[in-house]
This record gives sequence, C-alpha cells and structure tokens, in this order.
Amino acid sequence: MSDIKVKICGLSTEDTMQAALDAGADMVGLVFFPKSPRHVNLSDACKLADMARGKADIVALTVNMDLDGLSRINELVGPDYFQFHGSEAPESLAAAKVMHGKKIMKAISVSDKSDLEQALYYSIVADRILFDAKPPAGSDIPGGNGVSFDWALLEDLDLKKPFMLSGGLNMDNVAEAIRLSGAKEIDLSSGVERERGVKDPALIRSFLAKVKNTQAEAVKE
Ligand SMILES: O=C(O)c1ccccc1N[C@@H]1O[C@H](COP(=O)(O)O)[C@@H](O)[C@H]1O
Repeated sequence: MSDIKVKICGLSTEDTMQAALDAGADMVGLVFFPKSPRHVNLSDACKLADMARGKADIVALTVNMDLDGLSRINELVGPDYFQFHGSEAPESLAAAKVMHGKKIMKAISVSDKSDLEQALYYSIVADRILFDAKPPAGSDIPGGNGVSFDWALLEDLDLKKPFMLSGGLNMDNVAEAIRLSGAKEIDLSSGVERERGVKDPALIRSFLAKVKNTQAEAVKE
C-alpha cells in the first residue's frame, strides 16, 4: 500500500473530525443529504470545515442538489471539492464547476464492467472519479451502505483522471481491495463506524494507522 490517499467520509462531530485529521486523512467528507444518517447542517459543517481547512481537502458530498444549494455550501462552508453522488448529468457538473470554481468528484455506481463506461465521459469534466457499489435493494441512500463490488473490475482501467475506490472498505479488506483494484486513493464511511452513521474515533485512528504504517514499512524495505 504505497502512497495511498485516504478520504474519510461522513464526519459529523468534532471529535471524529479531529481523529481523522490527527491520524493523517488526506480528504474529509461532509454529507449534505438529509436522508443520510451522516447529514450535517450548514452551521455544523462550517465548524467542521474550519477545523480541516489547510490540513486536509474538504469534500462536500451532495446528491442531485440544485445550483442554489451548491452555492450556499460553497459560500458558507468553502469546500475544496464537490462530490456528486446522484444521477447528475455531466452538464450539471460542468455548470457547477464554472459557477463555483471548485474541483469536482463524480461517483459512479458499479456492479459490472459495463458500468465503467460512464466514467470515461464523466472524466472529461470531473477532476476525480469515485467508484462505489450500487446501493442494495431498499436502501434510501445511494452510497454509504457498507457494500462492496468486485474490485478486480478496475484492474485494467485506463482513465485519464485519478480515481478513488469506495464501497464497504474496512480494516480487514482494505489491503486486498487495493491489491485487486490497483487503486491509489480510497474512500470509506461505514468501515469506521460503531453503528450506522456513528463514527468511532478509535476505528478512524486504527484504520489510518494501518494504511499509513503499511506505506511507511514499504518505503523502508
Ligand atoms: O455516507 C453517506 O451517508 C452517503 C449518502 C449518500 C451518498 C453517498 C454517501 N456516502 C459515500 O459512499 C461511500 C461508500 O460508503 P461506505 O464506506 O460503503 O459506507 C462513502 O465513502 C461516501 O463517499
């Protein structure tokens, strides 16, 4: 696991944000989607973003949000990235990018190889692609469900933009997920929670220590 970039998503409290920053998270995600158990209101999001500014990239996760909603987040929270995790068209991403001048990450839901084609045309406008599993039947959120897809689908991927791997990653499977997918960037939420939507500072610390320590060992060898 050399030089792996880690995003911890769905941080909603000061103690879990602090744990992620202290342990070296490269990106921290704030969820703006009321159906999610990790949703943060604008006032809490501002405090959390202020803690992270200059220490990790701040990612505002939205699902099919209109331009007014994006503008409010942009002005008040000041994220480095917008993560689009719904069925937004490439044109909406392009409009948001021009209007807000922020980097764009587009989530693509994957269950088989044909789903990867979407990544090619979204990568024309997006700065990063995030591959996540499709939500299980009955889920009311399009991500953050703790489910994985077949990581080996990504192994021969020829994408001109960086990509992140997400979906059901945790301490036990992260090394195998990186090995099979070839991902250099990973994103997780459920895997560092003690119950659905409740992040655990100790789990965040141990997950990041595992990924970062393995990197340090690899450099020494
Ligand atoms: O985390 C959420 O609640 C969420 C809600 C709506 C869209 C996306 C969401 N999370 C994203 O999904 C990935 C995978 O989550 P998990 O690790 O499988 O729980 C997560 O990293 C977020 O980017």
